Amino acid sequence: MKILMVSYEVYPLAKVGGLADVVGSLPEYLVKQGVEVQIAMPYHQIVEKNANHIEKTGLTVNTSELKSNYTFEVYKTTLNKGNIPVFLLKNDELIDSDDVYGGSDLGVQALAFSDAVFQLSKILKPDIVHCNDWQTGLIPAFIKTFFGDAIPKTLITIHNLGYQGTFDKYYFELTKLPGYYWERGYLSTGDMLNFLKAGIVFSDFVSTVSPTYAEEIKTEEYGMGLNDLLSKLGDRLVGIINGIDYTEYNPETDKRIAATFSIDDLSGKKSCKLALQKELGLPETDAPVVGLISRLVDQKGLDILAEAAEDLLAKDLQLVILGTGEERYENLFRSLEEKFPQKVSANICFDVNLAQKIYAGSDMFLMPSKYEPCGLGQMFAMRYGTVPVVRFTGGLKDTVKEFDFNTATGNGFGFFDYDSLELTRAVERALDTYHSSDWITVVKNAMKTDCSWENSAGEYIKLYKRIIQSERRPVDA
Ligand SMILES: Nc1ncnc2c1ncn2[C@@H]1O[C@H](COP(=O)(O)OP(=O)(O)O[C@H]2O[C@H](CO)[C@@H](O)[C@H](O)[C@H]2O)[C@@H](O)[C@H]1O
Repeated sequence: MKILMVSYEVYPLAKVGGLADVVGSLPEYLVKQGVEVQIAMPYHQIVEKNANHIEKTGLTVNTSELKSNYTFEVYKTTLNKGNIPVFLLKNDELIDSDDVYGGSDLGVQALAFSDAVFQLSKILKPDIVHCNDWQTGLIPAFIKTFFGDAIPKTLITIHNLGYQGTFDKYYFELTKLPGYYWERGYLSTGDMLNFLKAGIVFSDFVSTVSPTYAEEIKTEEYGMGLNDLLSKLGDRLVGIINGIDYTEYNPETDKRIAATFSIDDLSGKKSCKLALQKELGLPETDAPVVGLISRLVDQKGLDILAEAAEDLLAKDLQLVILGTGEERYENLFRSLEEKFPQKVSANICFDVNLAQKIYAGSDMFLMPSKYEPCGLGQMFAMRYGTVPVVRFTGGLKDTVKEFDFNTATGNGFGFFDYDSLELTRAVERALDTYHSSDWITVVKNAMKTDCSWENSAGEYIKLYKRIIQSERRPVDA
């Protein structure tokens, strides 16, 4: 079985958020279970800094399904683990920024990249083209419309329905796709071209990154306008929980943290905490350190955290933030640090090494998300014995269970209603437990939670087999 996986982000070559982690780690586990995987991504400028080696393949592909012709040179690198080939599609005129999503015309860039991947798929001949997120949404439309006979099947994975890639109708008119697609609403919402909708309508199967989110997105509350379309997919919509790379993220061997530790000997975790407090200029006390690492956007529940902040900071705890994003949230955390310098460390930057130190050195990890397709932060945290405090939504609901001191079960704390008071109460329950003899049990339960890719890679393989065996899905909006 041969899979061509397509993504705008692949860790460690280019990372903005969790999409990179998934596409950078899942392939290795698929390969281990016998699948042949190739990856295609744009040749972002940042890739040059992060790749060990890049070679020319001598191949070029031209966009033949757009009215303008763009040429992409195909370069190749490999993901270290699993020796997985990554095809880098290079066009400096279109991919003209250091920032993954900073191109001067992201709409044309994504259209042309999608067409180029379509051309590449004719050469590579995979069984399935596995698309990820809106930037790849036009690929299934190109494949179904223009490929002809031996066409690969298609799967699109939705990592976040909040980003659909909507552009003026003008962008549709740049393609050679038939005009009736527009009339029938196959790839538009209102009068806008919607890349993700195109991906959903034209793919043979659709998946998302947790079973709970797969259910939630069929509702008006979470469906972001696509709930009816998603509901109609029936069993062609599947939720598979993400995993994390247990080799790279291993507290027993991690060289990025102050001291290694294990479930049987947690003394190194204490050293990690002290080193973190020292590095960030926080008092090196026993007060629980609460970490938050996130893109600073509405999705992440930062408005209820803002409401709860003063109440929380009246308690004996330290808050360590790492993130970048919307200015109002960056400023919120900067001003909290100014007001509570002994309690808050606001790190408004992108720093994967500091992230690692926070996952290892914190006692608790906060994710009060408004919605969360899967969430990886809580998984990294648990792997490093840091207890998650979350809103039970999407993948957070699937991975974190409230600690019950009667049965000594549960790996974290959480709340259901999106409400600052509920958030405060969940943190209070975590703090009470922190000061009790039960804490060590919660920490160990968190560390025992299996968030590895082994199971989920198996789920993807089952899905790939189903896709190959199934009838091609008729286009239906
Ligand atoms: N300032 C910073 N410095 C260093 N590292 C930072 C950082 N800010 C964030 N990160 C890292 O970025 C990743 C974030 O991943 P998440 O899955 O938690 O959220 P994201 O919303 O990006 O992903 C979307 O896609 C993923 C993958 O499917 C889903 O899990 C998720 O629910 C969905 O919203 C983590 O590895 C985190 O450590």
